[in-house]
Amino acid sequence: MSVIELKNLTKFYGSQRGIENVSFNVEQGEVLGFIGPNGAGKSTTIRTLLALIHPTSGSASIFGKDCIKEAAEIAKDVGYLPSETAYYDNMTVRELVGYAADLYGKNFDDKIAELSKRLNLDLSRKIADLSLGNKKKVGIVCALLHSPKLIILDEPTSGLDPLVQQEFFDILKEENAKGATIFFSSHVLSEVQKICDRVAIVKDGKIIGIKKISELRANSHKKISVAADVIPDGHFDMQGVTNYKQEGKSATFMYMGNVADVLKKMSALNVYDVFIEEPTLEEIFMHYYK
Ligand SMILES: Nc1ncnc2c1ncn2[C@@H]1O[C@H](COP(=O)(O)OP(=O)(O)OP(=O)(O)O)[C@@H](O)[C@H]1O
Repeated sequence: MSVIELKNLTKFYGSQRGIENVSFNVEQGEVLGFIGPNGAGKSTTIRTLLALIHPTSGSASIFGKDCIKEAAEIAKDVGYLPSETAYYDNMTVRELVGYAADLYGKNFDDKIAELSKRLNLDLSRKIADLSLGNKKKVGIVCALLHSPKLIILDEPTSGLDPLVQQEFFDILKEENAKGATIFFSSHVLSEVQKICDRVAIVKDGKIIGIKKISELRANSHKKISVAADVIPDGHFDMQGVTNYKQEGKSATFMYMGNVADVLKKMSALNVYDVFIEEPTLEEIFMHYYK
């Protein structure tokens, strides 16, 4: 079952393109990464889904309900972290997260205590005195405190140091294991690959690919670096070789095909160093961004 469904969702800010004909689904229980460079349309998509802005055309639903007409109903079961947060500066963290909890009319003190401890967030500090990263943690606690069925996060990791980021991903994995569906945007592919089942790639307001991480890996190229006494011109001219670069005694290239074939080519040389690596998602998707 799909938790989120977007059908030709389009948003123009006057004549400025936000997103155009964006269509995809987020399935129950999955973690979907929404990847794209700055200005691609990630925040516009998310803000339209949450009815913070209205689409120019197209439609979207969450839990089978219309995102605009039934926004208030949907919001009860959604946790949202905006990319930029603005809070009441004079409040303490405890007051602010308490205020967020009150909106749901329930007591979430235990969950607040647990999340703030794990994220190393001091509840007694004033919002005005917090660093960017600590403000992000406040946003994370507000988004997760009511254990929502759907978690929507817009650039959640920017500003978090690596240790906190790891803890945050562990928390997300636990929420996911308990049944939460997660949809989050990032422009850093290497972050997303640690946690997502699938990734949707957005560029210039349009979806240009949606793939399973496992599929990407299975079909992906190898990244090969080889150093040899002499590499004759054209030696690696063979099917499956792309992005070939040679500098003196070293060559690097991407290869998709039978590894034995390329090893045969190498064995004809006097090789003294070789690396065969799995490319990062950045490298796999490089051609999408060109
Ligand atoms: N309020 C606005 N008025 C006019 N244009 C806007 C507005 N908000 C966004 N845009 C434009 O819509 C396009 C998509 O922007 P959006 O913020 O959705 O991208 P993004 O992928 O979230 O990027 P970033 O990572 O930089 O936040 C951009 O060209 C942006 O300039």
